[in-house]
Amino acid sequence: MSDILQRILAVKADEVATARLLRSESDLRREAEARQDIRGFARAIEARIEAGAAGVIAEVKKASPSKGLLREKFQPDEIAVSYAAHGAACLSVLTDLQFFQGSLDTMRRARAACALPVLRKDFIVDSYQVVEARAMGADCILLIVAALAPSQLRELEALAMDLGMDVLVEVHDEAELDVALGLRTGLLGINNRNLRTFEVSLDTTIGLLPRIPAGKRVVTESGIVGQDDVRRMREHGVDAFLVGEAFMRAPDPGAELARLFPA
Ligand SMILES: O=C(O)c1ccccc1NCC(=O)[C@H](O)[C@H](O)COP(=O)(O)O
Repeated sequence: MSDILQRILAVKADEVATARLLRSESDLRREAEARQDIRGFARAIEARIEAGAAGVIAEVKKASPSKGLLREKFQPDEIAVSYAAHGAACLSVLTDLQFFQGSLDTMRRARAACALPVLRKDFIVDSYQVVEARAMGADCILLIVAALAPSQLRELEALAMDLGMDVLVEVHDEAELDVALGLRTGLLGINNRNLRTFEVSLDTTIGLLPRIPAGKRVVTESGIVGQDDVRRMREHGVDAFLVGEAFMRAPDPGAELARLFPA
């Protein structure tokens, strides 16, 4: 496991312990189960692809460990509206505070401003965060294979699905892919960023493609910055993308989405 991931996961364990003192998981679960507003995340991606477009998960991310501050004027609601107007299938919202300057309120504001399904992008290590995600409106959660044991992955996936959410499982290499293929979710994220060196290579996605069975939707994550990257991925049959930095650095994030993914 990478150093940055270890540091983030240690913070997450502390955060969950503190959150449990403020509000019990059973209380949160009642709120999560009372919500009737789930938006189909995987379905929205498939709908865009069936229409001949790319399925773009557009990220709302103020800062990152690898790049620092990405966007000074950061208005999650305006960004969400712009993404929705320019053809995003879904949103991904960083809810981590310490490393990405995000929050659950950022997610709430982005979701309330549009009709797109939303991924809670965080480092999930505990059932508390899964229940919290749905209670705060998330339609999908991220599970990172490098962060969890296989039994935890199965338990957290089952909990998310019980609550009506989709699950994006994220891998970086063949060993992680083998674990991910044991899960039920059809959404398979391949992260092109090496968390040890922060180096990004689209060859990570391309190298794993021959090992992906039918029925899994590959989402290529990180390092998509130009039309050439999009073209290269689509030539390899990858139609779903998770993009953050390239959009966050643009004056109008949605207009940049439309430029990278012309209709
Ligand atoms: O973005 C980082 O620096 C980072 C560092 C450590 C763990 C995760 C990190 N990013 C999370 C992501 O997966 C990306 O935000 C997402 O794939 C979008 O990537 P990009 O288009 O390169 O911003």
